[in-house]
Amino acid sequence: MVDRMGREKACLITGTCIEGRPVEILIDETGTIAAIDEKISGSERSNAEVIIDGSGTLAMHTLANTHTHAAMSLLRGYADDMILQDWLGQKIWPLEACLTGEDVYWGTRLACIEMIRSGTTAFNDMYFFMEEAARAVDHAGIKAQLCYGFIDLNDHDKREHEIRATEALVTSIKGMQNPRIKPAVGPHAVYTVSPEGLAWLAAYSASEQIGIHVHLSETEQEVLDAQKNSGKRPPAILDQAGCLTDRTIAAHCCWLDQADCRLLAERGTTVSHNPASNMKLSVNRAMPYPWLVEAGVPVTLGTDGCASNNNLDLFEEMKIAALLQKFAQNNPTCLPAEEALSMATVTGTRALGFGSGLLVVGEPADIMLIDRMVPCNTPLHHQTSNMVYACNGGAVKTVLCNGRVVMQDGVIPGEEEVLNNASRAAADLVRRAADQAE
Ligand SMILES: C[C@H]1O[C@@H](n2cnc3c(N)ncnc32)[C@H](O)[C@@H]1O
Ligand SMILES: [Zn+2]
Repeated sequence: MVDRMGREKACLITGTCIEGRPVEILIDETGTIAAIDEKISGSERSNAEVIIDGSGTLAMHTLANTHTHAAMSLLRGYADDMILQDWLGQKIWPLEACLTGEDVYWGTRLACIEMIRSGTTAFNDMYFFMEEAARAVDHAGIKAQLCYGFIDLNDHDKREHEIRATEALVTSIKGMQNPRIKPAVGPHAVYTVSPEGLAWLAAYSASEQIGIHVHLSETEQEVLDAQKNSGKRPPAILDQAGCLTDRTIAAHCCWLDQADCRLLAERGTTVSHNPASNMKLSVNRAMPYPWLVEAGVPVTLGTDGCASNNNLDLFEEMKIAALLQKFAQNNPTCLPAEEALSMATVTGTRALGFGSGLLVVGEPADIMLIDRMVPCNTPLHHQTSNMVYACNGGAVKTVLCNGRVVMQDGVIPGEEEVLNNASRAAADLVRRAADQAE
């Protein structure tokens, strides 16, 4: 199947700026950056059928969100101010038991709009009815690695069901042949997936050569329970099953010790730091960023779902990550702005396999144009500082994904329809769950 959008047109961005240098950016019809120059030559610019006026903007590579549950946008504000186990067990899982594929479609469309508005064009998603999420990402025009959240609770029949659901999603996404959408497997966590389930997921992901997306060592309880039940810490449980690989992205990782960090480094596993969710759910320990860096683990950024954040703005997440780490380490030099920005661009984009995360010739044109003429960019002593500490996603004006414009001057086509349908789906979902509870 051809990408729904069909053939793209060559495109020229004029009047923008990269790191203080006035530039024009030429994008070819495959969506690749063909040239970046102060002035693109006449013969080259005549190829461009679409001209985007970037005057008054700063051009940057877009951001990558390496851990979320996109359709949980429908649960935004549904259950706040609770501890993780109660939040999941009493509020989130009962509501999710009433989810439909249509809910996931509109919830994921809503999440994509929120991500595009705040400069994110690639994300790593774990949820249910993921064929519908894939359709939503296809329609939104951005990129994602999608997995089914595998939860077998040590039950043989549940495991068989989860295996079939995982295989069905992978087959369906492969059948779409859309280079913007990749399948992965999604063991929810060591406390929800049996060793047999983990081993099956490891073997299947190796044979399909696809990613593994997992929650890891989020709470102290998770570590204590793992040690009590199996005598092992959560990373060792994943490793024994074969789930720690260089295709693995492990979210949270708050309660890792130094040996855990070295194990992740040896296996080439990437970590997704989710500081807003961790603080909101009070997991009571900041991810040990200095140990991970020292061990050589790639660290990226994720928002987690909208029920624990409660938005998908990675600009905010960069700031929260930098602030949390400084505070936790009692060291203002920890996680400087440049590192926060690289986590959200270079390291995150690479971990998802969508390019180098750099705005350079030969790379996919995943570009955001940020408003220069706004208070958060005035003055602009150090652009990276403004991006991480002063701006939020509201400063993003225009977004391109693979050279295709997905938002121009703050306008996303079809947004109103998505907001209306998502509002309706969220209200219906809560009503169904209330009926069920009676
Ligand atoms: C894929 C599954 O993960 C759940 N989920 C959402 N946020 C978290 C979190 N912070 N920790 C563990 N599980 C979570 C979703 O609610 C869904 O049940
Ligand atoms: Zn999560």
